[in-house]
Amino acid sequence: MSTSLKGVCFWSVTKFLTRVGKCISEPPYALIILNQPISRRNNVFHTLWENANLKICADGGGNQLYEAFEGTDKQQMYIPHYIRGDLDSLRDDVKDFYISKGAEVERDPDQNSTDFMKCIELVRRKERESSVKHEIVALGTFGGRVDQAMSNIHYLYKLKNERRIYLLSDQNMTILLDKGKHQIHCNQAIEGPSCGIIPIGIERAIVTTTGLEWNLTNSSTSFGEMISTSNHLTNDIVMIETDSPILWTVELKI
Ligand SMILES: Nc1ncnc2c1ncn2[C@@H]1O[C@H](COP(=O)(O)OP(=O)(O)OP(=O)(O)O)[C@@H](O)[C@H]1O
Ligand SMILES: Cc1ncc(C[n+]2csc(CCO)c2C)c(N)n1
Repeated sequence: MSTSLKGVCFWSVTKFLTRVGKCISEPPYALIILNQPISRRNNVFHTLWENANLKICADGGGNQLYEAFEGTDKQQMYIPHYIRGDLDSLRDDVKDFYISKGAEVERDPDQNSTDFMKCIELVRRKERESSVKHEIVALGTFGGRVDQAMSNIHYLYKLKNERRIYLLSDQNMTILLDKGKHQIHCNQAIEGPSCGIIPIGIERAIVTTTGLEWNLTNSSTSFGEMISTSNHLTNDIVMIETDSPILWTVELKI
């Protein structure tokens, strides 16, 4: 599943933000827009949108897309392939607008899964039809509600053996690094300086890093003991070795 060579997993969290045109050497990705405001400052939205193979709004994410470009020509440009969820948040006028422009709106009333998960299930379904495997970039993953933010992180763990999921928020990209060795290519023009290694969802991790201002060397990290936040990138290549899954989160200058 991972891009790996000799047991090292290679990552670039900003590859989505810097792509020019279709990049056939990279796996295709599905863009899932969650129910959080799409920043007007976020000038990478167009790049993310243009290069996504599949564009899906999670329920109220449809309202966010609509409102972000309301009153502009761009509203007509950004029509998702699907809006999916229990549809308790999607406005009727927004639903009608996107249906009239060709989007498919799917209601799934299940109250044991979030709208984000319902969208991931849709990606799985589309893959069964096309046999194309997607990475997932989720937009609007942190902000406002802590339960929702934790739920979004939970899916990184739930799907860690299935596919790569990148959680993008206004000022951060967050990924899950599974146990093992990771080489993270950082583009310091748009990434950093702040970053963090968060041992969430596990008892503790033993971590060794290079490329950071405060490197860890066989350091034990756990909540209540030590977690590495407000760390800084010092190199375009960050190496992280961990014996348990951890979150890597890095600030974006976008
Ligand atoms: N404040 C938030 N922070 C992070 N993610 C969010 C937030 N609000 C919504 N989301 C994400 O957007 C998706 C769609 O949001 P929406 O509000 O439509 O969801 P929902 O599942 O109906 O939520 P709920 O019923 O808990 O209010 C959610 O599944 C979640 O992944
Ligand atoms: C143990 C447990 N906790 C919370 C919910 C509620 N819930 C989880 S996802 C979801 C859908 C949101 O659109 C709702 C209502 C549940 N079902 N089971």
